[in-house]
Amino acid sequence: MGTALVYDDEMTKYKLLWVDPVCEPEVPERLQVSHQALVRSGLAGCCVPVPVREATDEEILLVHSEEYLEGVKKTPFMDLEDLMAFTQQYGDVYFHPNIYHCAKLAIGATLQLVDSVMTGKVRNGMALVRPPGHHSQTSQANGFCVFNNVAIAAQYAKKHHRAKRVLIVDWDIHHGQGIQYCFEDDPSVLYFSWHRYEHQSFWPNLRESDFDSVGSGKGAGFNINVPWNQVGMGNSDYLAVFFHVLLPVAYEFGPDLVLISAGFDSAIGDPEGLMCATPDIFAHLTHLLMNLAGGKVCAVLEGGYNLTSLAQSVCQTVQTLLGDPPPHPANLGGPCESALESVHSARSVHKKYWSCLQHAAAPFPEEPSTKTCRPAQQDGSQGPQSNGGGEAQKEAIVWPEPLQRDAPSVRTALVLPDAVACADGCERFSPAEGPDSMATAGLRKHFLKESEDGVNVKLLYNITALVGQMEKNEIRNGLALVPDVSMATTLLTSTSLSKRVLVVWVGDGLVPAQVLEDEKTLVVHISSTAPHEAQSKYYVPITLKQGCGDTVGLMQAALGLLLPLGYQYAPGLVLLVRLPGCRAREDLWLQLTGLLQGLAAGHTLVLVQENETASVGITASCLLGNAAPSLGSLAAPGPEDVESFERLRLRLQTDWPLLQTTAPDKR
Ligand SMILES: COCC(O)(O)CCCCCNCCCN
Ligand SMILES: [Zn+2]
Repeated sequence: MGTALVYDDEMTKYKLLWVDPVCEPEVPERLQVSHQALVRSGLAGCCVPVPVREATDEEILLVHSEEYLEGVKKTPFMDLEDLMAFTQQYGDVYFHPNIYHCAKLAIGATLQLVDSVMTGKVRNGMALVRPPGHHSQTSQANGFCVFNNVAIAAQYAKKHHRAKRVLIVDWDIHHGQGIQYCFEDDPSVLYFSWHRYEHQSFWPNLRESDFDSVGSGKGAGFNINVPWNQVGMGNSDYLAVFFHVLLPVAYEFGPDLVLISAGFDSAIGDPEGLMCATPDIFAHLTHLLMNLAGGKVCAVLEGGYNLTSLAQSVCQTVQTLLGDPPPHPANLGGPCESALESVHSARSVHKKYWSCLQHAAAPFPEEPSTKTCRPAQQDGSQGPQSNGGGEAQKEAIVWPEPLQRDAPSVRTALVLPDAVACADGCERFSPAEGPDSMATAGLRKHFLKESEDGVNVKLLYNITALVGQMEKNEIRNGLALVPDVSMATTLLTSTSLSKRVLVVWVGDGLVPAQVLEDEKTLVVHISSTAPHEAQSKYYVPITLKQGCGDTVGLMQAALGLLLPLGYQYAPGLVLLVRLPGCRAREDLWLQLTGLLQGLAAGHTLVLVQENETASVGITASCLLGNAAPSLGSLAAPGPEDVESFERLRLRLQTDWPLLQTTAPDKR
């Protein structure tokens, strides 16, 4: 299924008609440069174009009041003086004779996107809209917003598409207080927002934007605020919040639709955000959400005022929604101390609502750290420091153009015993030339007992050739059914040309010593027993008391331990190995297969024992880019598992700082 792109240049036809420095950044060019970038890069041509429409009154009234709507309806007929007077009653927003029309199109575009995704016409999509929405409230416009596009979309999805649980991820750098107010007591909508806060000194300066606003009544726990109390936050800070706050809760919530309030003022270069995260981070944030809700993800543009990073970030987002391989994660360090405080605070206040956080460290009194985050500037220069007035330094902030993300001509190749049928959409891998005598001798000498017949030599040669083509980016990913996954793993790690190979070893069974000793591998071993004492930085045993059949434990271990390790390690190749007798549930296995494709530019090879032919079709489907089926809402992970995860985190986080969830001096 495809990716929808909803856009109409009619929404560029309103602008600020008077002098108001606050509203200056919200210009029509924001939409033009975003759409132009998608067209020029060829991404727009890969999307399914979906027309906009005007929202109906009924749809607007899902969130807004009659008197507010009646007031806005009058604005097309107002002269400049009346428009300015009308605007005066609201904050940080402006009206224009055509803004009501555009605001109805912005909602309509969003609802067209929701229809396309919820009816299965497309898998996911993006709506490029203005005016944005997340600040507007029942009876007022605010922060460049007239109607709350995303809040209306959530209500609409519940009403017209029987959505039971909607996740809203608001990565705009401002707090979408309008959305928070709308769903304050509603447990069917989980609202997550990070936002520049600086201890309430940043706009909109609301006490209720802090981490302790968790929702009220039945909605308690369903509002998650992560305040950024310093500027200069970077890629590691953003990923740490996804791994340790948003994703564990999102998977426990189990949404059937994900709406992204996709504001890109959280990207480097933005005059409002003053953050340092680079545009490619949005490829990873998008990817990490794409296996929720069976892949039903709708991204809706909110803010973003640096026309260069806005356009780049929009392209990174759409390219990921299209299924293109993600970029290699930039050199990720650990989150800065202030970010860790925010992560810790959010986890602490939510531990009583979400079982995945129940063992999160206890709340600590909020004494803000004074250390400033080191900026993620590429040249190591000081990042932008807000000097009180929120003014960035005068000289231009520069960052590298995001790297090309070339999709190999072959997406998924399968190495299968001849008797096993190839899954549709995939290619059975059988290189033209077989192993030459040298290769055969080598394989025989190291990997095969003399008795082995020729079939295995060819098969082993094929998987090394497949990995070779993956590492040359001629093939993106693959699945191999092999007689012995241990021997295959040993062979592949020893012949791989990658500098780093992540081996995800799932099931009870020893990891071959040669793999453990290979200095270019990181082995994450998920099993019911911790088989090896030799625990080094590069061998991470994750034990699940109930074994890999424990879907909750395995999922939470993947989110809070495996993914941070993988992103920090930044491998060139990922081997996902399913050991014989591994009882990981099929849908969980697909979640792993889907999520791990965010690493190594999607070069994932799944190794399965050859008698397990049942999983070939669904694993291949996931490798082809189809979203893993939703796990539904998750139950509580076993307390002893969470304790062992925490112990492991404490032991490893010095070597792997992306594992941290608490500021150093708070442990
Ligand atoms: C959904 O709207 C997108 C947005 O969140 O980016 C809007 C930001 C409004 C920023 C207003 N600045 C006021 C500064 C007052 N000293
Ligand atoms: Zn914003």
